[in-house]
This record gives sequence, C-alpha cells and structure tokens, in this order.
Amino acid sequence: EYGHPVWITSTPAQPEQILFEERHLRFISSLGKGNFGSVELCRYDPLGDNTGELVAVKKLQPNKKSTLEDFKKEVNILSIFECDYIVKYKGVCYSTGRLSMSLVMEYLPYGSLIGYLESYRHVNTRRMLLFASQICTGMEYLQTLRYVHRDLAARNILVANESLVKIADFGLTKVIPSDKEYYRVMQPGESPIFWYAPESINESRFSHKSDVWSFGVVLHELFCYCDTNYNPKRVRSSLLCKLLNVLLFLLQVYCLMKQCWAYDFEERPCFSRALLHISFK
Ligand SMILES: N#CCCn1cc(-c2nc(Nc3ccc(C4CCNCC4)cc3)nc3c2CCN3)cn1
Repeated sequence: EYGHPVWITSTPAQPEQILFEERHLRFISSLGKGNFGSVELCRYDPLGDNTGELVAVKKLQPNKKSTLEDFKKEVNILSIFECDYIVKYKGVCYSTGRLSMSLVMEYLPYGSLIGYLESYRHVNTRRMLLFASQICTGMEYLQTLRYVHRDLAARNILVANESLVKIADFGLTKVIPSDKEYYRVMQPGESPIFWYAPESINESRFSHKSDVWSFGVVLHELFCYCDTNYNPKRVRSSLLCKLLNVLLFLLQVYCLMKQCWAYDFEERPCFSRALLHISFK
C-alpha cells in the first residue's frame, strides 16, 4: 500500500521485518546515545505533508566496539518483545546499498527517566512506586524469555507519559543458554561499574540476578529524586501520620534495595518476588 512501511517476507533466519524507506524518514533532532549507536527523532512522512508519525531511529555507529552483526542481534531481540513496559519495535530502515541499517522504534516524548526526574522534581512516592513496579514487570517479562539486559539503569528507562515508563536500549542484552543460569562475556563492558553486580565486575558473569542488582541501583536512582513532600497522602493526614507514611514507604523500598544488593546472587530476590515487595497498592 503506497506510503506505509512495507512488510517483507520473513525467512527462518530473519523474522518478519517492517521496512521503512530512508527517503521518507525526515530528521528532526538528536535524542541521545545508547550502546553502539545514536538515536534521532524523525518523522516518517511518505506523503510529504508532515502528517507522518514521529519515530525514534537508532543508527548504528560503526566503530571498534560495534558491528553490524551486533546491531542485527539487537534488532532481532527487540522485534520479538511484546510488553507494555518495553519500548516498541516498529521496523528497520536500510541505507542505499544496504551498507548500513537503522532500528525504528516508537518515540517516547518525555525522554529518559533520569532526565525526567531532574526536570520534574516533584514526582511523588506513589508515582515512583508505579514506575518501579513497571520496570520490575518489564524485567520479569525479559526473564521469562531468558534474556539478561546487562545495562539496566535510569538512563535506559524511557518515559512514555506521566504514569508509564518503558525499558529501552537492548544493545548489551544476551540470551542465557538453556544449560546455564548465567552468561559470561569476554570483553569487559563499557557501562559504569556502579550498576554492575560484584560477580559481573569480578567474573564478567551476567544473570537475571545481576539484573536484579542493577534494578536495586535504579530504585536508588528513583528514590534519590523522589520528593517525599509530595506524597498525596500527606495532604489529608496529620503530621504523625505523614511521618509514618513516609517512613513506611522509605523502609519498604530501602529493604528491597538491600535485598537486591546481596553480595551472594543466590540471596537476591527474583523479579517476581521483588514485584510483590513494591506491588502497587
Ligand atoms: N534508552 C536509551 C539510550 C539511547 N536513547 C534512546 C532514546 C529514545 N528517546 C526517546 N525520546 C526522547 C528522548 C530524549 C528527549 C529529550 C530531548 C532533549 N530534552 C530533554 C528530553 C525526549 C524524548 N524515545 C525513544 C528512544 C529510543 C526508543 N524511543 C534516546 N536515547
């Protein structure tokens, strides 16, 4: 059909891909840099009348670290996921001569969670718990498919609207082999080690439990910005009740963070149990 992204038939090696034509992708602005690539805001405007949809396009930055093969793996991984708390895959765009490709995804207007928290500082405790439970649910979904994200951090969480966040940037994501419970990487990662579990630093060992450690760091990032003065419960209740509310909330989250940071990964909760801890009441 004229002007819409074109479906190309899938082959066993290559799942179904939706093809965006490069000539209709209009650059608008740069959105950021992820693992192995830069992300741009574009309008896919085949009719040329600015009525096309806004999309986020991740372009491979061929350099020493990233190869087209790695990028294709990231594209294939994202194209499989169907989860409300994971950024949606829309398709791919091949440059002329198929020398390079870009990943086309849904555009999330509020940007990264870390940027959002810095700009909208009055995010109350209820919304923080909602965001934390959404991230945890997205990670639980990844775990059911045996994928480890390996770079879970607030910079890689995107804000769709004031009550929805999504996990993004699967540039380092790996599938855990069926006969193991972990993935060992050869080359040391590029991420700041602050988000890395001890076994990931010491042995380059990554598992769902090392993602749980990183989730604990994301909780810490969330609640460092959380303004407990803006807890809606505080408006109606007495001072004592306010203090009890905030204390209860902080203890609940702090206790979970400590569990996620157990040195022995066996002692860390799985995402399903962590979700019960912060289940949004
Ligand atoms: N993850 C990860 C790391 C790589 N990365 C991914 C994106 C990305 N950004 C957006 N949206 C987005 C981004 C930035 C703003 C800023 C602009 C300047 N002022 C403040 C707000 C606003 C909206 N939507 C996306 C993506 C991927 C899929 N959909 C950006 N960098």
